[in-house]
Formats: sequence, structure tokens, C-alpha cells
Amino acid sequence: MEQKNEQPGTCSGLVTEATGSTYTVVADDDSVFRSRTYPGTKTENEETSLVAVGDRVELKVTETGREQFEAVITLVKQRRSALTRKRDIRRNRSKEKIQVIAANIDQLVVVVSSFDPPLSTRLVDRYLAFAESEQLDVLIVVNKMDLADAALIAALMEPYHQLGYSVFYTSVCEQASLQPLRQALGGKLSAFSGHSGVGKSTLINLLFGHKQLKTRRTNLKTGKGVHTTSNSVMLPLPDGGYVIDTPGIREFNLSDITRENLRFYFREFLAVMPDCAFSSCSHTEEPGCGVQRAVHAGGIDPARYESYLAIYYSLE
Ligand SMILES: Nc1nc2c(ncn2[C@@H]2O[C@H](COP(=O)(O)OP(=O)(O)OP(=O)(O)O)[C@@H](O)[C@H]2O)c(=O)[nH]1
Ligand SMILES: [Zn+2]
Repeated sequence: MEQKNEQPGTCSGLVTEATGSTYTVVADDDSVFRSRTYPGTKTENEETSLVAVGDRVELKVTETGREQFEAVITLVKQRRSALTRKRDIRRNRSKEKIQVIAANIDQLVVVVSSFDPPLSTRLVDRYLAFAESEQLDVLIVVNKMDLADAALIAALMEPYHQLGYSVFYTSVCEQASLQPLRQALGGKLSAFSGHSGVGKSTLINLLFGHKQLKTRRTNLKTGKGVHTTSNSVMLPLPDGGYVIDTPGIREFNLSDITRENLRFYFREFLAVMPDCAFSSCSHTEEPGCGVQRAVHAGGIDPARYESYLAIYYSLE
């Protein structure tokens, strides 16, 4: 449990919006402060963005600050997790080594569409490998189900159910289809990610109701523009929890995934890996490979294995 009001004038809260120089912090008593850092701001996280959306922080609020809802951030608490951005020297004008897109994310919500753009399980597999490498829980959302042959999509997605992943089928044309997803998001910090055009913004807007739609829409949109790094917002869900719209997988920092460790991020490989003749087996061309044997015997989905090979050969 979070300790409240350790000292007079201090409180802790959650950073829900970052706009460059100021941060919106929702304090534990639900009051909202426009906050700034100052040279004395301390952090329990090294060499990364000082403050990111999703961070837990301690605030110092003066009497006038309390009236105007302004505060300074005195401490950024240790993050449980951090979604980081691939380094782009041209864009990264600040000196921070690792740019954090969102902190303390509970789950990554991978949104794909059944059609327009068509469903790519290869892309789903890339996201899943990434989520596994970050030890993030993941929800898969197949949107635009109104445009698809449901039986065809069900067949494509069956391996993911088998592997124990949570899959949601949604259409923004049918409100009821959002209910299971809404439930899975309740009380958690969730990062939505997916290709452009799959319906992330539309889904998010529907999920948190129409009231904030007008005021927040602009922020959501600019969050994807040139100033993405300094302008992201976490939207409160009506029943608790927050959602943040994050960039597509290409913009995430994937450098922790290597040819050596990729095999651990395909969860169905783990059980058969001990059967490989070589302990260092890459499951690509080696003889006596337990993974390849399982693919031939039907125990591992061939499309998943193809994804593994595609990602493997795309890595240095
Ligand atoms: N038929 C159908 N269209 C949808 C659905 N969800 C979204 N769309 C449409 O798909 C288009 C793209 O939706 P967006 O919400 O802008 O997609 P996005 O993923 O946020 O895309 P970016 O903003 O480019 O990242 C819009 O024209 C939506 O109206 C759906 O469930 N069914
Ligand atoms: Zn092998």
C-alpha cells in the first residue's frame, strides 16, 4: 500500500500526461496537478527519461499550489516496467540514454484488424515475442470483425488460444463486442499498439466513453505526430485503469531480442527444446532438432515456426 501524505505538503500520484515541460499528475486523492520537475527532482531509475507517463511520483505542493493545482515532482519512483523507444539520434534531442514511452505498464494490447489492413499473424508473432521478452502480459485484439469471415479468422487465431493467450474479437460497429475487452482492461495500465488503421483510436475512444472524446482526441492524435516523445497521454477508463496509445512495433526498442534468446520467446518451444540434439540448437537447420520434429508432427503450428524463422533471420 502506498503511504499517503508522509509530510505536510507532499503527496504521491500517477503521471497521466506528458507535454514536454509539464506533467499531469493524478494524486491518490484524485486531485489533478499540473506538475514540473526541477533540478532537485530525484529518481529511482537510472539513465532513462526522468518522467514518463505511467510513472508513480511524489509531489510537493505549496499552499498556493493546492489552490491552483500546481506542484513540483520531488521523486520519481522505481518502475516495474518500461516500454522504451528505439533510439533515433535525429529526434532524440535530449541527452537521456533511453527514452521511455510508458512506465509501469501491466499489459500490452496488440490490436490487429481482420481486414483493411488484412490480418497478419506474422505481425502478431512479432508482438508476442516482444511482449515475452519484456515479460509483459499481452492481450490480442482482432478488430473490424464486421468486415471478416468469422470462421476464417477463428481458424487463424486458434493457435493463440491453444497457447493460452487472451484473444478478443471486436467491432466498433457493435458495442457489445467491446465488453469482454473492457473488463480485461479494468483497473490496469494498458498500452495499445498496432499498425496504422487497425482502429486503435476508434476503440479507445469508445472504451472510455463519449464524454472525453472531444477534449482528448487531439492529444491522442498529436501523440502520434512528430513530437511523440514529449506528448503522450494515458486515458482514464470509466471503471478504473488507464489506456495509452503507443506507436507500432517498429518504433519500440527491440534490441533486447537476439538470435540467441529469441527461442525463449516462443512459449511452445520450451517444452520440446530439451529434445534437441544440440543444447545450443537454434532450431533452424540443425539435425535432431526437437522443435522441427514437433512442427512436422503437428505439435507446433507451422505458421508460428515460419514466424520464428522470419524473425530469427531478420536479427543480426
Ligand atoms: N468496419 C469497421 N471499421 C473500423 C472499425 N474500427 C475502426 N474502423 C475504421 O478504420 C479506420 C481507422 O481507424 P483508426 O481508429 O483511426 O485507426 P488507428 O489504429 O488509430 O490508426 P492510426 O491513428 O493511423 O494509428 C477508421 O476509418 C475507422 O472508422 C471496425 O471495427 N469496423
Ligand atoms: Zn532445435
